[in-house]
Amino acid sequence: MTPGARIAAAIEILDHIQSGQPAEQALTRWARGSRFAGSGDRAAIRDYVYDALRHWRSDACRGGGVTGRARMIGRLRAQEADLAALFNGVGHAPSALSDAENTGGVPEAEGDIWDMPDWLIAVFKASLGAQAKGTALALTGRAPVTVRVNTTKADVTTAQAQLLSEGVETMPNPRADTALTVTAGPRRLRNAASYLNGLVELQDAASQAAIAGIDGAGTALDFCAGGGGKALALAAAGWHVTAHDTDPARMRDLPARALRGGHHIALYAPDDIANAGQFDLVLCDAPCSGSGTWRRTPEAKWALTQDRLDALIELQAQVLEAAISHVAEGGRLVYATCSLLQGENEGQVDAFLAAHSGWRVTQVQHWPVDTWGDGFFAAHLARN
Ligand SMILES: C[S@@+](CC[C@H](N)C(=O)[O-])C[C@H]1O[C@@H](n2cnc3c(N)ncnc32)[C@H](O)[C@@H]1O
Repeated sequence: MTPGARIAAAIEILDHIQSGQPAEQALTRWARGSRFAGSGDRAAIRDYVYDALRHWRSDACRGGGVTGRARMIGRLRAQEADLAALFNGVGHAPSALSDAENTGGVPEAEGDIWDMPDWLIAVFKASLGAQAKGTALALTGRAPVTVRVNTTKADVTTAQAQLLSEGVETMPNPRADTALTVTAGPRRLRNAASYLNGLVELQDAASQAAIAGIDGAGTALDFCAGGGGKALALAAAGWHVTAHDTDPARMRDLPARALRGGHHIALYAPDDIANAGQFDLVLCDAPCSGSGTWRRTPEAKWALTQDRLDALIELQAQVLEAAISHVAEGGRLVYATCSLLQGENEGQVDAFLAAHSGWRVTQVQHWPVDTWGDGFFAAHLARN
């Protein structure tokens, strides 16, 4: 596809998203109906669409409207691309810009500049103080691709060399000893032997750091295991891991991932968890706004409402309440979220402590949204 044809495709997909279709569905439908597009075309179009979702408000200002065409004009204007060369009507390229489109606008309102729903700005300011604006702007960038080296299989240097031999270039990530940031060839990763044989797993560096911050070893219950990223990291760190999720379907990939990694992880369904007993460590990687990961899931930023946030905070409290009965005498409860919001993090911990007099906080850590990783929060709680 020509550069202009790729832009025309992104415009079409953004129009579907604007009319309410989820981004992944819009991308998949477009790809199914466009067999002529190669993998490079699809990747470039996906990048345009996700960059536009991250800049949903500011691009609309720069492009002078909310259509896919206006958003792409705004996107390319932000990138200082040669609009006249791309919008020329030749072949499948979009038609030339009108006079009004040639003028465009600039983001002026705070929500337009921050690329954030208006209601959320106050929540961000209350949660992040002087870091609020910088964090909002950081969330408009692309997230790094990071792998966790399974050090039960090989050390980090060996893994890095093997990845390189398979066309995946990496550099050490200072956030965690096991983390490598992919600097070239990320699309080769899924078919690389080092990934298929469990030497590396895709996992953000902050998640790795949160697991590395849990010292010791023993029995662990990953109470909100989902796809099992944290469960696998705990197992690789020497914990004997049991995984549970209220939605067992979310754990469907976990047995295959554990097999690849050479770990044994027991799975518990919700109706069975009462029989699981107690553990030295219970990890609650709770359902949350995901605000620390909005570079990867920008639609979630626009979909969050105050009501949904309140409901999540209520759910987190319920999850903690259900999890504590599984903490053994002298054991630890680690509450974690990939959120940046105070109400989901310290606010939740404070509410827990107010309701449970026998507990204390032994450790609290925040990880920022930056070039090394996503935003993340972890609090360690112990019985008095
Ligand atoms: C942040 S995700 C977990 C991600 C996972 N730990 C990982 O590292 O890949 C939160 C998970 O909590 C689960 N969940 C929601 N409500 C729950 C509850 N009441 N009890 C246990 N798990 C719950 C969700 O199904 C979801 O899979």
